[in-house]
Amino acid sequence: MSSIVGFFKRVFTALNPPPAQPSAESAPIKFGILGAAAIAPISLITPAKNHPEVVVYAVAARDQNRAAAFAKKHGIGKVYGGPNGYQELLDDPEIDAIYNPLPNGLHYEWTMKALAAGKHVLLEKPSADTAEETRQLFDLAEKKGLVLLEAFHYRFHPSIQRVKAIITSGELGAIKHISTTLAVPKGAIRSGDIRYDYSLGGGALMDMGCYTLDCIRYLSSSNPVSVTSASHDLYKPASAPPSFKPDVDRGTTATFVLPNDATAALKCDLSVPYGYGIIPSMPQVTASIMCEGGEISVNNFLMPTLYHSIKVSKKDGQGTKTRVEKVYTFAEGNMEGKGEAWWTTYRFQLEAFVDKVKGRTPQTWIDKEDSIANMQWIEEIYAKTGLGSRPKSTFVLASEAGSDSAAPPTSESPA
Ligand SMILES: NC(=O)C1=CN([C@@H]2O[C@H](COP(=O)(O)OP(=O)(O)OC[C@H]3O[C@@H](n4cnc5c(N)ncnc54)[C@H](OP(=O)(O)O)[C@@H]3O)[C@@H](O)[C@H]2O)C=CC1
Ligand SMILES: O=C1OC[C@@H](O)[C@H](O)[C@H]1O
Repeated sequence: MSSIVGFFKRVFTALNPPPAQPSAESAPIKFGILGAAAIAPISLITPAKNHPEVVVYAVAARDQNRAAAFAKKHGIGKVYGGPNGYQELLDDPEIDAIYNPLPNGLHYEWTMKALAAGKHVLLEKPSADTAEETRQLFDLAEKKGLVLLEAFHYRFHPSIQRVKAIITSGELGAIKHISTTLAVPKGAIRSGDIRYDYSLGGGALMDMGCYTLDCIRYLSSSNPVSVTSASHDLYKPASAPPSFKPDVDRGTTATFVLPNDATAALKCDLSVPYGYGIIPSMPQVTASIMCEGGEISVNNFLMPTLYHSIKVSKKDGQGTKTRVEKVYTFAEGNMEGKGEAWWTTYRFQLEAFVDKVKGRTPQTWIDKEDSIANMQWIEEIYAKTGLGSRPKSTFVLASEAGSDSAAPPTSESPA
């Protein structure tokens, strides 16, 4: 019973966090959001209400009315709209940091522009379409002394850090195999979504697979040695015309060799078909770590504030002993760090981002080489499946080319 009450309390407070009093000692970091994206309220706007050093100051959308409606709904004071709205927001001298939740294929262009405008950037995952672009982003951030963070929010939560701590403690011995899955049933993602658009950096591996890969790399504290196999199912909408040419993965699986003869496997799917054509599957958000002396099964590593479980099965002389841990705060996991049980992964992430911008040491961080490596291995998997990397951006930053340039904007993309 207490766990049901705890669930409702956590979810209610996460959605309605106690408003923070603005800090008297530290000026707020003023954020501007590029695009009226679906994820922005949960990932930034709500967590920001509870952070004493954050103000969501402005939003830009390609359409003025859409931008205004989003700003009104979320109490954002400043609105930029129309074909130049994104750039006008970047040019606003009041803004310190940009949240970039644009489609993956636009991450590179608009993060380069944001950094060029002197703003720190909280960048949605995956960083870009290619590892080379990711390197360029972090190089520019470094050159300009700005903070750039790829928003792998789950890594900031104490639950996944506790899993890693169990592994690195050696309690279960060396890792033998890690397997991660992130899959949602058909219908969870509507047709026409950016995730199904190759030109916008779509695909299951880019969207959900980037987490499953990142989780393998994070928990093993290593990069794969090689991709041993990879396969995909192509996305095809139910109403596709005969001329439709599938070009994005609806689902991808891959296996790897890790250092020290360990192995790994990932599975991601944006639209798991119904069983027997009628039974929707449950969302799968799991990680399992098999070690020499036992196993850890993690349920819901991605949104652990809702609920999660960390089942640890340890072999001993008599058999196997099992315990289940739930770790909503760092204190519960015997770790150091700020936060409340209702803090979402995004609230923990925002704490770290602000600490970094303010020159403090964040509880955890994801650095340049980490983000580049994740993108590199996404490309390796795509190469193995035969689909190939998502298209490299055509944008070139002014300082490299004389003036900012890109392919001519379409009616659908901002100028
Ligand atoms: N951290 C997390 O938990 C999550 C992260 N994400 C990531 O966030 C990003 C956005 O995802 P999500 O919020 O679901 O996506 P949405 O489609 O809701 O938002 C994307 C935004 O991009 C803008 N945009 C600019 N150009 C285009 C274009 N040509 N086509 C479509 N949209 C365009 C739109 O802004 P405008 O308002 O100007 O029209 C739109 O609001 C992705 O990178 C995704 O991987 C997504 C979900 C969860
Ligand atoms: O980042 C994300 O997290 C949750 C998923 O359902 C979503 O597709 C993805 O973009």
